[in-house]
Amino acid sequence: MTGVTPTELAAQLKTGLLSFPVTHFRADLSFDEPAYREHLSWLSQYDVAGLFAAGGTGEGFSLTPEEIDTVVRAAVSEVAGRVPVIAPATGGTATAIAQAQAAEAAGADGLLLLPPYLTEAGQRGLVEHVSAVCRSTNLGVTVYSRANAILNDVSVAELADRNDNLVCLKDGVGNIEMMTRTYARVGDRLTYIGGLPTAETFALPLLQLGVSTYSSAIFNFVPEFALGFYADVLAQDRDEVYRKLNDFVIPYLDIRDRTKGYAVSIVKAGVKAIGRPAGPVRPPLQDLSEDELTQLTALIEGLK
Ligand SMILES: O=C([O-])C(=O)C[C@H](O)[C@@H](O)C(=O)[O-]
Repeated sequence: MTGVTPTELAAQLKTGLLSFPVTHFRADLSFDEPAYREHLSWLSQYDVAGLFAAGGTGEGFSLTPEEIDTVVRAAVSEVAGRVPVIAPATGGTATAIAQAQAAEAAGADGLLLLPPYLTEAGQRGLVEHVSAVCRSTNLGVTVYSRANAILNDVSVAELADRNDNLVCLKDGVGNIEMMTRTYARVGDRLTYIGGLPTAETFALPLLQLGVSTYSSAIFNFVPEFALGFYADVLAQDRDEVYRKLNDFVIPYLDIRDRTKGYAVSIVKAGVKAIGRPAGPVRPPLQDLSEDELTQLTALIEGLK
């Protein structure tokens, strides 16, 4: 989408489900751009509000800055303006700023600021880090509160005051008190995105806390189910949501929770299960075992 303003981006992202595509690798773990583009082309028949390239599910943490640039450019070209493309930025402040500037040059419509690497940090330092990245770009920024970069309500409010282009908070924590405090303090100044692993699990309760959309990793391989689930959440159809949680999401979590990092690996297994393989995950992640893949395939078959 050419020339979308941060405010327009925030308004657009809350109109639907958010796609976080996997990143395709060949057997030698190099980026497989034709397969990635084919996946985006297949997903484009489904209605989503935005596409986050090389996010967590897209193994952005395992890509070099040059690879991220290639993935983002491929997404911008393949999506061709149908929905906004959001590019990732991570690492230390200087690295994240370089990625923000590369994202803008690549034609991305927004930025997903992921937690910096390794070190823990206090609220003051996090506010300065996020503000420095926001200042470095004209793009609308979504800050991902998770892991070593969890923002409290006071910090979110300060960030929103200081940075006009900070337009979305993606929550990867699921702390009810903190979300309540944040929405009470900041209200609709920001768009709130649910970003916990397998975000469907939390979608209905988070809706009450102001979180009107979420990033769906399972959209990669069961797009119709993911969109139907989202519609049930918006309609607050509790019976349907719990039926689908019991039939698919909770058994899926049982496989996902067997090994750390499977929240991403299981998505690559899912696309393999439906005959649209995206290749292996890169270390430090590991792929599901054959047995786990068989169980996942049976679960997906059960949706037909
Ligand atoms: O950056 C990412 O890919 C995430 O962590 C979001 C995921 O899509 C998560 O919400 C999920 O697993 O549904």
